[in-house]
Order: sequence, then C-alpha cells, then structure tokens
Amino acid sequence: MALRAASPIWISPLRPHSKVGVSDLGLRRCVDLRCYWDLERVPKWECCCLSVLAQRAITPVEDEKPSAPPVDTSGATDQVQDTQSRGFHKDLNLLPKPLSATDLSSSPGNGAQVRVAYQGIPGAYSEAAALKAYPKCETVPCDQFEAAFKAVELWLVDKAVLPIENSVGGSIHRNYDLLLRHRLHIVGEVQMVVNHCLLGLPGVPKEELKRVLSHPQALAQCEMTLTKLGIIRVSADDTAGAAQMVVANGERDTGAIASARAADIYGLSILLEKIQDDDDNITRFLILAREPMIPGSNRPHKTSIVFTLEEGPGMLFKALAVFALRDINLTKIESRPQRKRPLRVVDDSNKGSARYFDYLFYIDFDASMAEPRAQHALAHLQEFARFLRVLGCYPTDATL
Ligand SMILES: O=C(O)C(=O)C[C@]1(C(=O)O)C=C[C@@H](O)C=C1
Repeated sequence: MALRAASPIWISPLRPHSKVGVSDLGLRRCVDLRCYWDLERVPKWECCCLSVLAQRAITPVEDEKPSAPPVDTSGATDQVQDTQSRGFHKDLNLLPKPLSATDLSSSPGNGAQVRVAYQGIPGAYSEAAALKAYPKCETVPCDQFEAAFKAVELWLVDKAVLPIENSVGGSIHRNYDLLLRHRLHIVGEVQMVVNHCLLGLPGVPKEELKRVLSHPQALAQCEMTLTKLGIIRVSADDTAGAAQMVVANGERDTGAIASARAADIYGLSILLEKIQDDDDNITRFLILAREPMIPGSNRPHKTSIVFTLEEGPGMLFKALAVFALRDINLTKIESRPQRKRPLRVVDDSNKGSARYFDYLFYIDFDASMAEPRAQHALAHLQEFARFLRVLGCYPTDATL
C-alpha cells in the first residue's frame, strides 16, 4: 500500500497565499512578452491567447490575405550600424530577445517539480491522468473540482487536471461552467482509456454484493454490467473515495467501482475487470494553468473557445460557418445555459409568454491560434458574437 504524501486540498480552508513562485521564469517571460503586444489594437473580445495578440499587433484581422512573408533580414547589418550611429544601443545583444513558441512551452516534459491538482483522492483516474501528463509531478488531491481551480489561482499548485468529457457518459458540465467562472487557461489535454474494476473486501465473492459505490460518471459507464448484476448504485465523490469508503465501512455486501490501482492502494480484491459498457471507454481531461501557452506550429493543436450569440434565426448556423468556410474541423460543441441570465423576456410589456433561454456555446476546433485561418475565423465570429473568449490553444493528445 503506497499512499502519496501530498496533503489534500479541501475547498473550505483555502486561503490567500503568498505568491510563492511569482518570480518563476515562465511567468516573467510571459510578462516580458506583454511588452510586445499592441494592446490598443486588441478588440473587445476577450482573447487570452498570447499568440493571437502578438499576431494582431502585426496583421490586421480584416485582411484575409495570407500572413506577410518572413522579413528579409539581409539588410540587418546596415540597420545595426544605422542604429549605433544614432547612439541608441551600444550592444544589441543586451536587448531582450523576443520569445519564440518553443521558449514558453519548454517546461520539463516529465513534470519534475510541478504540482498538479486533481479532484479525488489517490487512485482516482484523474490522478492517473495528471501522471500521464507529467509523469514525475507531485499530485495534489482536492475534494471538489472548484478546489482544484482555486488551488491553481492561489499558487498552491502549478496546474490542474480535470475531466471534461467521456466517450460513454458525455460532458462533465460542472467543469464547463467552472472554466467560464475562473480565469485559468487550457494548456493541454490528456485522453485516457478508463478500465473500471468491481472491487470488494478481501474474500467476498461478487454474488454477495448488494450495493456498489462509485463516482456517478463511473456508475453511468458501467450501466449494463450493474443492471445485469442487479446491484444498487450509490454515488460517491470519486472512484478511489468509494474504494476507501468500502474499506472504512467494512460491510461485506458493499463493493466499489474503481481502478486496479485503487484496489492496490486500499487493499481491496478485484472481482471483475473491464466492466465498462464500452471497451473503449475514454475520458478526456484538460490541463489548466494560470498562464496560456504560446501555440507552436510544429504539431497539431486544438483551440477551445466559448461564446454567446445575439438572438435571431440562423445565428448558430452563421457561427459555425466561420469555421466551415476556412476548412476548420470542429471536434466538440457543447451548450450550457447562461446562469446569470437564465431567461430572456422577449416582450417588453411582459405579455405573451415567449421566453428564451440564453446559451453559452463551447467549441473545440482543430487549428492553432498561430494559424491565420483560426485568427480570421475568430475575428469573423466576433462580428456577431456578443461575447467571445479563447479558453486555450494546446497540443492535441494523439497518444491513444
Ligand atoms: O472518480 C474518479 O476517479 C475520477 O477521476 C473522475 C472521473 C470523471 O469525473 O469522469 C474520471 C474518469 C472516469 O470517467 C470516471 C470518473
């Protein structure tokens, strides 16, 4: 049994934290980069992506022409001499160098010294996803999704890894809502095959189980097996928490659905393996950070956005067309009610009962914000979106 030493983060005791690590090189580089932005030209939509801002300083969005060709540097020596003769800078090597895409994405790939928050306790699938993203990281358990968001915001951890959708159970709506409520950036994704096991106390046969505890998503992913076994489902905060509870309660007729690793950690027996309805049960997790990453063009990237539209016929059709027109593939679309304004009264006199829900649309698309076609698509979308935010641009996980 190997429990990790990291102390869990519970949402209530979170407190303002001194900014340990503020001087972290990555952040300073980001701050430096802001000097290169032409903020006057940033339009009203809230684009959080460094690259798009940097690009906008150079390329007018209205212009659908391909980006300008690389600058010809053949006259560079003349420029240096000219500058020196005017006495601006004696040594140009002392000037800060503009960042390139690789500079900002060069955090150690194995995650050594990175603290990563996840929801659940050791043995949860989210912890495994964090370790897939950063194999040497220190994982930090949190009781709720929101605690993981806050842990990043308060500098208690560097990143958070949270589930966003599952191939059987669908979207994890809570995390869509939290993405909007918090100011974190998506800097990566992790796709992971989730193989569920039926666990019981040592020596208990599966026929003796009357109840099974697990996370609601896990219960939904094993719907058919559980119906076949005729077992009562009971919700728990996370799968590993369910396993821990089975041990703590010591009731022979109660089992858990969790990972093989959870069985190992909490000393339970594996009664059945791969009990999910679909063999290819895949959960997609997002990696969140305080700062956005600069998208590269060396590998496929995804961009995630959220927007709202004006009321009117065909508005969603128009919004989707900005991507179709530029041959940009959409990988996910999700809509969520806008909670602050759940109902819109369409009749000023409030007569007639027509009322509409306002929706937020979340879209993931296969393109990097470093690509002009993605920038143009968002500039186009901005023409009729009431609100638009880039949640992040990050490398596509193609490891499955
Ligand atoms: O309970 C866990 O172990 C989790 O990591 C949560 C979670 C989820 O919320 O989707 C993660 C992966 C599986 O899809 C089942 C549960």
